[in-house]
Amino acid sequence: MMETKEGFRSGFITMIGRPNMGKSTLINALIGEKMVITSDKPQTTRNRIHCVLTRDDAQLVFIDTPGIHKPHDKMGEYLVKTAYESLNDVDVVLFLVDAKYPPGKGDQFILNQIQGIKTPILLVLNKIDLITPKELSERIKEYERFSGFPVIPISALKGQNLDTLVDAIVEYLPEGPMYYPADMITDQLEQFIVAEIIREKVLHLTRDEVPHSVAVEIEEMAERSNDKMYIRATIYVERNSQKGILIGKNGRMLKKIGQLARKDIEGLLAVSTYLDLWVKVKKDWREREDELKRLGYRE
Ligand SMILES: Nc1nc2c(ncn2[C@@H]2O[C@H](COP(=O)(O)OP(=O)(O)OP(=O)(O)O)[C@@H](O)[C@H]2O)c(=O)[nH]1
Repeated sequence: MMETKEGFRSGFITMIGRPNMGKSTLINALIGEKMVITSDKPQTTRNRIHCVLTRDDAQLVFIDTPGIHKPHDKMGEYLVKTAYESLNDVDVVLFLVDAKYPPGKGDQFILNQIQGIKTPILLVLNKIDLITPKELSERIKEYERFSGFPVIPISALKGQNLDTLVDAIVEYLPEGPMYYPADMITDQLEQFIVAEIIREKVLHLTRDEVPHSVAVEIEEMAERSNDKMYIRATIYVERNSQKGILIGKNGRMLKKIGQLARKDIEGLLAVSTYLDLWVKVKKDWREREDELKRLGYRE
């Protein structure tokens, strides 16, 4: 049952911005637990994840959208479409930009796309830890002039000024019920998070040859005797050469991926885990509608 308290505010918030602006880092910082996968390679975020932040006076439900960019393939088109569609259904939009740089073409592209949107938009100037106070005051003015939106400077990585950001968001939220239990931080299935952890390790450990062609599917996840979790997962790549890279010499790369992923998974599930990883080639899966659907990238 949803609870409603006098004066309580609640709503949905989504973030937009060029890839790598720090959306996932910000969500993690707000929620205080590692639930969204981050990496230094663009377009890590594929699925929409609700993360929930509950205070005494408000509940904020964050939807993590894929980065807005120019699509290169079917997968890309889907990502962009999802990103813009979500803006009409939320209460507040956060437009993330990088404080290191003045407004650029990419930001202008996004600004053009969101012209018709009625949802209140806050411009979040992220990564302020990388610039001086003097540069910061200059940036704030530049971005105010550029967008006309309220500008809120933060560092997602260092946790700077996050309270101010949350306060600003709450001001725009309507009165509403508690959508989720106060102790809940994500509505995603554990399986999905486990798959994302594995994918994150692949992204971290391999170089440019592999990242955009990787999908992870959890085939089986079950608690077996002696409090041990058994997880069997398949990593899909598009080419044989990529399979070779992922497996590595004498299986070393796959072993490394498994070791790192298992550590994080055990941290998440708090149970000792046996992780059984497989690599399979699925030619050009990103161009195939049926595969995108099956792997959860289409509704
Ligand atoms: N110095 C600094 N680095 C940051 C900050 N926020 C994020 N980063 C770094 O920027 C990179 C990208 O961060 P992500 O959170 O993965 O970015 P994202 O916007 O979710 O990326 P996509 O999934 O591509 O949309 C990572 O290397 C982060 O550590 C910040 O406040 N300061």
